Amino acid sequence: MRLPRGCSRLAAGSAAPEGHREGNPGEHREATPGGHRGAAPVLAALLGLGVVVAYGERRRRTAQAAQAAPTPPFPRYTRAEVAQHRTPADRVWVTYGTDVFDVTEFVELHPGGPDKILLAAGGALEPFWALYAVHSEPHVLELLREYKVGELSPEEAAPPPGDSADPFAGDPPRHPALRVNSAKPFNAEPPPELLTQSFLTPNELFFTRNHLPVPAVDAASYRLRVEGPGGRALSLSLAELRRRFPKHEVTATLQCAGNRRSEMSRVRPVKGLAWDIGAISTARWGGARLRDVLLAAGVRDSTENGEWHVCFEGLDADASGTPYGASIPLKRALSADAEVLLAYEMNGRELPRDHGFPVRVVVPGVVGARSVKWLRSVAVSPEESPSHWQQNDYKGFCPSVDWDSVDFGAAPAIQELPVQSAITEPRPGAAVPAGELTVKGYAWSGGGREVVRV
Ligand code: HEM
Repeated sequence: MRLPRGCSRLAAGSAAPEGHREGNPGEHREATPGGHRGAAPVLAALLGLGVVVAYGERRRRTAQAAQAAPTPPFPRYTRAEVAQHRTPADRVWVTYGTDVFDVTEFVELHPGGPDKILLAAGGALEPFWALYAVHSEPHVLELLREYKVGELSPEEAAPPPGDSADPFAGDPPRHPALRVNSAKPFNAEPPPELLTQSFLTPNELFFTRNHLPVPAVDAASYRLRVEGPGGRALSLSLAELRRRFPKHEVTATLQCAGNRRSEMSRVRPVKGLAWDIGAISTARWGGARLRDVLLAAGVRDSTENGEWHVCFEGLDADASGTPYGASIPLKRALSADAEVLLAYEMNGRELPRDHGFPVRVVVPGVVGARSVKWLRSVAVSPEESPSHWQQNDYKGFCPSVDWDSVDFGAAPAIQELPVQSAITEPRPGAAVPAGELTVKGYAWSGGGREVVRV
C-alpha cells in the first residue's frame, strides 16, 4: 500500500492489561456485589462457552433484575476512595455521573477487551465513553447499573479549584487515558492499545508535547504576523486567514523526536522525557497552505532564496517572555508537494488548546518540534530560527557524543524523520496464550519517502 506523505497506517485492536496504574490495596467500605454476580461468566468459562454467551446472559438477567430489584440505599464514597480500586486484585471501580460501580466481574467479559476497561479503572467513565459512542446505547447503561455499589458524595462531583499562582494553572483539562511523562509542562502520550484503535488519533488522545504553559488565546482578537522580504508584512485575523486563503486538508502524522526514548535508555541512559512508543499520532488537518500565505506576503517562488528559512514563533513564552520558536527551510515551505499548513482544524474540529488553538503550523514528515503551536509570527529569513529549540535542542549526534562533549553548533537541526515502526500489542513482557496471536502496531514512512520493503 502506498501511504500519503507523513501518514501512518494504524491497525485497530486491544492489548493485554499492563497495570500502568498502580492501585493501593485500600481500606474501603466493602460493598462487593452480591454472590449472584459473576456466576454466569464463571459457568460460561467452565463450560467453554466463552465471553459472548456470558455477555448475552448478563444482558438478559440485567433486564429481569431491572424489573424486579428494589433500589438499595447505597454507601457514599469519595473520588480518592474510588481511585484505590484500579486492578482486579483491588477490585475495579469506576464512576458514571455520581454513581460508583464495581465492574470487576465484567472486566473479562467486556466486548471491547479487558484492557480498555482497565484504562478507566479508579475514575470516571465519561471521558472514555465520549470517544467510543458504542456506549451511548441504553443496554450499556442498563448493564452498568447492575454493578452499582455506591454513590459519590455531592461535593465530590465538582473538580478541585485551580491554583492561580501556578503558571500552568490555566492549562486545559486532559483526557485521563493519557500517560503523562511530565505534568508541567504537559507532555503525554496515548496508551499503545488506544493508539492503534483507529487510524486517525482522536484529538483527546493525540500525543501532547508542550515546552511551556498553554497560552490562553482570544480567537476574536488573535492576529498572525507574517513578515515577507523587504519589510513587507501581513497581519491576519483568524477570520481573514480562513477567508483569504483556500482551505487545504492533509492527513499527516506528527512525531516527537523523543518517541521511544525509554527504549533507548535501556541501551544507554539518555536525557529527556521518557517517551514510550506513543509520541506519534495522526490527524486530518485543515487550514491555509503556508505557501499561499507567504506568496501573499510578497515572497517570490524562485530559486534565489534557496537556502533561506521560515521562522515561526509561538504565543507560549517562558517567564522572561521568550517564546517557543523553530524554523524550516523556505524551499519546503514553498513546495506545493510538502503541503505545509497553517492549520486551524484538527480532525474536523477547531484546534484544541493543547494542540495550538487557534492556529498552528503542520509540517508533514518533519519532526513535530517544527510544527509550532499557538502561532504568533512567521518570518522569512536568511538564518534559521535563533530559538533555543532550533539551535541547542532537537539535533542528532553519533553514539560517541555525550553531554560533556556535545557541540550543538556542529550538528544540523533535525528536519525530516526516518522511517518508524513499533508493535503496540502485545506489550513487551506480556503473557500471551499459546496458539495464534494477533500482533498490532504502526508503521510510518517518515519524511515522505515511499516504503519499498517490509
Ligand atoms: C464499566 C465500563 C464499561 C462497560 C460497562 C462497557 C460496555 C461495553 C459494551 C456493552 C460494549 C458492546 C456494545 C455493543 O456492541 O452493543 C462495549 C464495546 C466497546 N467498549 Fe466498552 N464498556 C466499558 C468501558 C470501556 C472503556 C473504558 C473503553 C475505552 C477505553 C471501552 C471501549 C470499548 C470499545 C472500543 C468497544 C467496541 C469494541 C468493538 O467494536 O468490537 N469500554 N463496551
